[in-house]
Amino acid sequence: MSRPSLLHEVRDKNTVFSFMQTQASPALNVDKQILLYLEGLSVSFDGFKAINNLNLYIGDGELRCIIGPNGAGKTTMMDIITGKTKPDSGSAWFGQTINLLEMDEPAIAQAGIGRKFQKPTVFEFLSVRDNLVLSMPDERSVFSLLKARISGEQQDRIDEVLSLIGLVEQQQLGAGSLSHGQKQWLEIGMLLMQRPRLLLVDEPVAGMTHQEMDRTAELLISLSGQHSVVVVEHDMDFVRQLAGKDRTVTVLHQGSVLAEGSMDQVQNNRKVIEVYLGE
Ligand SMILES: Nc1ncnc2c1ncn2[C@@H]1O[C@H](COP(=O)(O)OP(=O)(O)OP(=O)(O)O)[C@@H](O)[C@H]1O
Repeated sequence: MSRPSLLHEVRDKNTVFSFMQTQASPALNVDKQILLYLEGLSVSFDGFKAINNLNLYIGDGELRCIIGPNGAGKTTMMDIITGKTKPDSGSAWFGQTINLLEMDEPAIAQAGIGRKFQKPTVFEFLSVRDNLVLSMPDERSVFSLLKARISGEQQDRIDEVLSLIGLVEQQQLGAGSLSHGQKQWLEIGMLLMQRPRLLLVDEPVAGMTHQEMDRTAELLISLSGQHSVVVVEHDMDFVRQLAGKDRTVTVLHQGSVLAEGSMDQVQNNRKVIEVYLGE
């Protein structure tokens, strides 16, 4: 940057310095119907290959289940997609134009990748609705956001998300009073407020009742189409429910894809039975 323009920036108190602005990523391009490309990814921790030449493609609007034994690299893979961990080699693209490996975590979230961790982290002392208000894409502070007027369009989006996550009747309740399953749905709702194109969901049904599991499967299936959803899960009944007959299930083992196919195909795959299902 030339000196006069930097000086101009310094003089103007409202300026956000150009070197502090986040770089806008290019527009998402899914002309080839693929939303996520992971190719030849490897990462080692102290010489141990947690991810080893991993290739994975997620279709636009697809719901994909990822299974695999403990230590297979599922969390590390999510960490790479979201920018928490940088791989030693390989590439990770969001659509055809967005290179995830050149971006930091906030930029990746802003580009449209939302991640739901296993443990729900809702604001327990706020109402369900206010949790969604706070999750609107907005740079204002927590309290100014709660006091601010919310546009009709934003209200509509909150109502739409409340209905998707099945918490319309609970919207004025404190989030702390929700059941474990309801908290998980609220957190998914909080992610949806950002309108992510890709949702990464880590073990969503751990600790849920059967009824809550069924409802969660319905919710995640209803989100696919508009969003791509990648679910990492150990509970095979739940994976079977999500995958149905036609969706693809990916089995990770020692940092690479061991098998990929319908639930029936992977369940009957000899290598999968040996390393995972036969445990
Ligand atoms: N930051 C790290 N430093 C050192 N080793 C790590 C780190 N992160 C992961 N690992 C190791 O990499 C391997 C893959 O771990 P990862 O958590 O990705 O597996 P996972 O498939 O998610 O397992 P689980 O189903 O138990 O959650 C494990 O052996 C783990 O101990």
